[in-house]
Amino acid sequence: MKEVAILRLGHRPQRDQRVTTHVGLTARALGATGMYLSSNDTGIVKSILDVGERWGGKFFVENDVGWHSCIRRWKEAGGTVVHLTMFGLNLPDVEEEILSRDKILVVVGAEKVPGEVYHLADFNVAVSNQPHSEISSMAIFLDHLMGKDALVQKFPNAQVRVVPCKEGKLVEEIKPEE
Ligand SMILES: C[S@@+](CC[C@H](N)C(=O)[O-])C[C@H]1O[C@@H](n2cnc3c(N)ncnc32)[C@H](O)[C@@H]1O
Repeated sequence: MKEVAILRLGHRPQRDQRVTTHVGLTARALGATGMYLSSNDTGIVKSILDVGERWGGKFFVENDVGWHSCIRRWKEAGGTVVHLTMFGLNLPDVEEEILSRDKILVVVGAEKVPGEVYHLADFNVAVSNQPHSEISSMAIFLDHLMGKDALVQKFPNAQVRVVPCKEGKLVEEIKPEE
């Protein structure tokens, strides 16, 4: 699978807790390796890492990251930076080129994204040129990028797992030696 991480810009601890938590949880579920948070909110880090502890995998959350240096370091390491914005090129028009890249940093905003991000990004990509949200745009983008692999990935060292059911709910505990 591709190496994909998320850079979450502009998180406001008083307003965006739920949305940012869902950005992280969605990214984890759809195959990203981790999330860089460009604000200081240890509560977000804890709640996402708690999910990982119970449901497995190695998703990381880095708190209070400088977005500028995060983007610079990613590019220096040979990665591609994709900024999701309704003002960008529409996904169907650029996805073929992006799909050829193996290491991608997906940048999503909250309120207004600094203008410099548009220049630093390798691609400014719209998931339709209509306004919606960071969770929906990131989810659709990751689905296009990862395909079905993301939906059937393994989450090692989980304490619990869902047993898929046609009806009802079943969650089973996993013994450590399994
Ligand atoms: C509530 S929107 C903020 C929109 C704001 N007007 C702006 O200037 O970016 C929060 C984030 O959702 C994402 N987003 C919203 N609609 C999008 C779209 N159609 N395509 C891609 N990303 C989108 C962007 O990452 C954006 O920063």
